Amino acid sequence: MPKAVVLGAAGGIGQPLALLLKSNPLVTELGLYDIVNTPGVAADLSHISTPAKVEGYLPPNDGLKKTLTGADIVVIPAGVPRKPGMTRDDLFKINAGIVRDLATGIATTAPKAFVLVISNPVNSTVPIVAEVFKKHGVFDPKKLFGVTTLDVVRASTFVAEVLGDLSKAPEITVPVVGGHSGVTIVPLLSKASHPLPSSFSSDERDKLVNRIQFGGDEVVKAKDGAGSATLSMAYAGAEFATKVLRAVAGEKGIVTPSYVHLTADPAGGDALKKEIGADLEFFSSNVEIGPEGVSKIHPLGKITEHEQTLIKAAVPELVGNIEKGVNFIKAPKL
Ligand SMILES: NC(=O)c1ccc[n+]([C@@H]2O[C@H](COP(=O)([O-])OP(=O)(O)OC[C@H]3O[C@@H](n4cnc5c(N)ncnc54)[C@H](O)[C@@H]3O)[C@@H](O)[C@H]2O)c1
Ligand SMILES: O=C(O)C[C@H](O)C(=O)O
Repeated sequence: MPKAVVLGAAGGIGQPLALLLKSNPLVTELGLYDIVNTPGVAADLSHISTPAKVEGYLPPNDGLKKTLTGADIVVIPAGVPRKPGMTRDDLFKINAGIVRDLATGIATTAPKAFVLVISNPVNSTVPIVAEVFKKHGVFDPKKLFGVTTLDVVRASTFVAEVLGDLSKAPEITVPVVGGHSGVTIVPLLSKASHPLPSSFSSDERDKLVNRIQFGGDEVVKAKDGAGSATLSMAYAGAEFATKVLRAVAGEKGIVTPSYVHLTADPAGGDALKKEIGADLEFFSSNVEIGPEGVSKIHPLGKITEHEQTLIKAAVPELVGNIEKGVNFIKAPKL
């Protein structure tokens, strides 16, 4: 205990994420699953002198089931990444089915595991996992997380750049709320641990917000057809997984943004819905994580008028993204 599993473990995110999890002394078993190459990745990682026992499986001979047996935490970076000119929603066609099938495997083999969804479009793939779990009668909203940590990591880095001191990046925190795509990514700069320079103009602020919202595009463009963020995502995914592992180990007070089902903490979820003025099923906000999963959804608290405008712009897109994911399972088109 605990066993961590990566589904999509041979991919651009999966491999470095598996490496970081293998390096984490909190992990005692590491299960790797992909449709290609996992035996090689597992053999390679298994020579690293850390405690985790590593196994890699492919689909034949019940590979998914074998990987998931006994899993405590399952991270899903399986699926196709964007190419220049694509939105994350353009990935839905392929990734929705991949996530549905993997979620079915988790629901039947490791229904009590924490599930951390990286596959895009996160705003829709997380609802897909929830609906699959509901269908199997095993949905626990406290244990399902959309990983939005890369937005938080980017916000810390970009704010450190603005402050002219990258050495501050690790200690800077910026709550990033909403969802994980374009305008649904809402950085609450007024609540950052480190205030922006007083000389910062509203124009400069808008540029910074835009850079956080569209940071993914920067990487997609630079990779020029070879995919999207993988290394920074692996770092962010490992950061989030480590927080979950620490919470499971009994550490208190772990709070970080994540895209969750708002019934994970019904009172907190209702308060948040009032603040955003919309009856959304999912939203990313700061959540406190305990040994059983989400123990509290934090309200946004006092935010600026500008941040309220950003939230207003995020809501309609989130509504559509959530509905699309839910309907994919509840009302599939024949
Ligand atoms: N949440 C975020 O912040 C964030 C950040 C970066 C990327 N992503 C998303 O993560 C996903 C993966 O990105 P990547 O760059 O690693 O892509 P990749 O193509 O390099 O790797 C994806 C892996 O998934 C595997 N795969 C495909 N179908 C599978 C299935 N049915 N079962 C198991 N594995 C399967 C592939 O074989 C491949 O190894 C993409 O959807 C991307 O958009 C999300
Ligand atoms: O931009 C992407 O498509 C990948 C990821 O969601 C990111 O934010 O980097």
